Amino acid sequence: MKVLISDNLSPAGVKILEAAGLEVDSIPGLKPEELKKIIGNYEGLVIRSATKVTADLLEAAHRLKVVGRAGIGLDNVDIPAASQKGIVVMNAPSGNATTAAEHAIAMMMSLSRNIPQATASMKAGKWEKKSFMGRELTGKTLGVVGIGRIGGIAASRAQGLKMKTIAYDPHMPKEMAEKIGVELVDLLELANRADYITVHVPLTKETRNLLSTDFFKAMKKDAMFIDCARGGVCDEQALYEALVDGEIAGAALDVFSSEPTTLEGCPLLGLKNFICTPHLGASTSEAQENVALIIAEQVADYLLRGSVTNAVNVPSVSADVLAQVGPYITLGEMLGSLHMQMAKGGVQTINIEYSGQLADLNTAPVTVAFLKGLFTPILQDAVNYVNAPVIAKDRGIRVVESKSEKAHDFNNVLSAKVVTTEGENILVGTVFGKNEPRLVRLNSFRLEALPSGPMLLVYNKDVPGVIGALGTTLGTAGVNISRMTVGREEESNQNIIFLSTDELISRELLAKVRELEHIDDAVVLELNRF
Ligand SMILES: NC(=O)c1ccc[n+]([C@@H]2O[C@H](COP(=O)([O-])OP(=O)(O)OC[C@H]3O[C@@H](n4cnc5c(N)ncnc54)[C@H](O)[C@@H]3O)[C@@H](O)[C@H]2O)c1
Ligand SMILES: O=C(O)CC[C@@H](O)C(=O)O
Repeated sequence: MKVLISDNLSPAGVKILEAAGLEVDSIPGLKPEELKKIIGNYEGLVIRSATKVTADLLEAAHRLKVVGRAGIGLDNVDIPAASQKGIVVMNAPSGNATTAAEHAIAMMMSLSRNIPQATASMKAGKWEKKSFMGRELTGKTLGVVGIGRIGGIAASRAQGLKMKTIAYDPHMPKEMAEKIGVELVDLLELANRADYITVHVPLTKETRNLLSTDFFKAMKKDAMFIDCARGGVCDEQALYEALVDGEIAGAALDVFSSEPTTLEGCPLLGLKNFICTPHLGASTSEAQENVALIIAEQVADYLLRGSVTNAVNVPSVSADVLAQVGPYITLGEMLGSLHMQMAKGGVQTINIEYSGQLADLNTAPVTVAFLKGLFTPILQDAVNYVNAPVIAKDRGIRVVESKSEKAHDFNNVLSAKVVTTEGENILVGTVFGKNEPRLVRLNSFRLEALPSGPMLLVYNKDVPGVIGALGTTLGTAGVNISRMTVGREEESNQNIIFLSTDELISRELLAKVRELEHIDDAVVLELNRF
């Protein structure tokens, strides 16, 4: 079998693939049309971030069985298109965490002591001792936005430098943060208190432009901002204005909303108090060797033995089990994702009950799929069908499964009660026919909905005119509604409405919907398409 490596991969990975008996071609830097011409010859494709695995490329990939990403980010892979063609997509989410955290610390030190600016000045023949007065890190406060794997390592390194550490991460339980010596605070408090702020969240619909004008205005005037996570999390225009207006003292970015970028595309590059690197967060020989080894072993294992590790689109179960519980895996993932997008607070306990015919099946993969669905909206590519239970455990989440033969109104029922720091949420689903997942109960609302694609969930009073007002508001903004399901709670005169929309509703439009009469709340959802 043949594997194509189309980006720069550490030679350690090539050796593993060859030693496993695979034929390897390493051709980094191919143009999309060149890649399309040859992709049909390969069973495996190993990439980093440069190769774009589009639906168009996959059309020509007749023999392709697996795409392996050496690293975390899968923004360059069309995962639904790969799933449709039965191509497994896998990544290596933990291999470069230490290196990425060290990069954030390097940025913090460089900013503090003006190292890039002083280097440039000396190379230009100057000796400007007075211009580059720095400041110590000892005793200062580092604010970490997103205290996951990389944020946690960055915090521990900062503690080693005698800094205080605080963090904002609404999905991380307080006790977990306290265990690593980090105080959890809200975003505005973090902005108010921190002398340095480092960002380690993935790009999601919640984190896009999370750090914008209000945040920078709330920062101390002598504070510095560092983002080595994902382009788009920080609003670059707002950061530019904050640096020019003196709202903050300095900033460092490793990641940009459009990459590669230049001064023309990103005016930040022209500012003296701004330093940057071209997405080098994972670029150490150690991290590249780590991710290359991990992905090479995973790809070889799958091609030669059929075993799946760290796959984001295929559960790690045998074909027999998959044939039996496949539709429930889809249902479980859908319910998990729905919970995380609609409920507030850190998850503490999950009780999953399987009833009816479902109780006789091997439901362990369905629970894993629920957890993967739960974490994907907040962790994106860092969660997969293998590590989802480990992430739950690491976050102190109790997962309890139970089975019961009686399923009342349906042949099979998956019922999940999720307890969070702010309340609880009950989601009940079933599968109609062979493969038609449905949400049939959401807390006290009974309904029959297919949560799929971009959606709007509305909580409203059950009075005339609400649906008309909603339709007009969305229609005026050019948003088409393709499907609508209403759930009713008669005693309280409350409704919920699930609207499927052709595109994801913007924050501005969501705000307008929330202001409509008789609407109590509204939430934008983004689910896998079924
Ligand atoms: N610059 C680079 O080269 C480079 C290298 C590796 C990773 N990364 C990126 O770094 C980011 C973090 O990676 P990781 O491995 O630490 O991920 P992780 O999944 O371990 O941690 C992410 C954390 O962000 C938190 N989070 C999610 N939504 C949030 C929100 N709205 N507000 C606050 N916190 C939120 C999660 O709860 C989680 O704790 C990812 O985007 C990853 O792709 C960049
Ligand atoms: O340089 C790379 O491979 C990107 C690193 C990082 O952003 C990742 O997604 O793992």
